[in-house]
Amino acid sequence: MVVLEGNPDLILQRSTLVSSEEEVKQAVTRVAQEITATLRQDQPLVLCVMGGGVVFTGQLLPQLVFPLEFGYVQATRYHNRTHGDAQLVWKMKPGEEVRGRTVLLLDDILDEGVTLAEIKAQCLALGASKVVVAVLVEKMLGRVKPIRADFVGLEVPDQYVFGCGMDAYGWWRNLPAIYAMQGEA
Ligand SMILES: O=P(O)(O)OC[C@H]1O[C@H](OP(=O)(O)OP(=O)(O)O)[C@H](O)[C@@H]1O
Ligand SMILES: Nc1nc2[nH]cnc2c(=O)[nH]1
Repeated sequence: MVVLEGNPDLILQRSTLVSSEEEVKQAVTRVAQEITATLRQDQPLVLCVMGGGVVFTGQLLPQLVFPLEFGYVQATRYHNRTHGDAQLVWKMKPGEEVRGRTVLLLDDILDEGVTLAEIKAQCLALGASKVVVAVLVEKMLGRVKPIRADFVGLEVPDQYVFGCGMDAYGWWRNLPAIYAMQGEA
């Protein structure tokens, strides 16, 4: 078996394109328009879910044409691997600043939904008045998830995807398009 983990060039060679840079750009612009139409009066607190959410957030924020405040949370359960642990590990929890606010969570991917469900629950437990979720991609699993996204850029197949903030064994978050790793679901 070929070990891809420490070999970013081989990872890319053995992957297939899922969404081009142009498709990603168009999806982000559409999501920005949808969010603007929905939240323009809310003065939301926008929280990027680091680290995967960083590219989506960077592309989206300048296209949101209403007043907002910005911060971030950080939690991981995949640890640069292709399957997640049951338990989420927090690196930066939401704080008191969410109380009474409309919170907009921005993340790269809604897969099984464990991560965003827990972050949303934390925000609500801290007194957020509303929590709205936007993701660059949602993975089509064909089963019920513990959370639904309010805004979705693109749907991706049930394969391990990377690029646009999403990693492949820690590599390639910087790619402007989205790829699927061969042989990894
Ligand atoms: O819907 P789920 O199955 O819970 O998976 C989605 C989460 O997985 C990734 O985070 P990861 O744990 O890889 O941390 P990262 O943001 O540092 O990449 C991604 O950024 C999402 O937050
Ligand atoms: N990079 C990446 N992170 C994920 N987190 C949950 N699913 C995925 C995935 O398919 N790719």
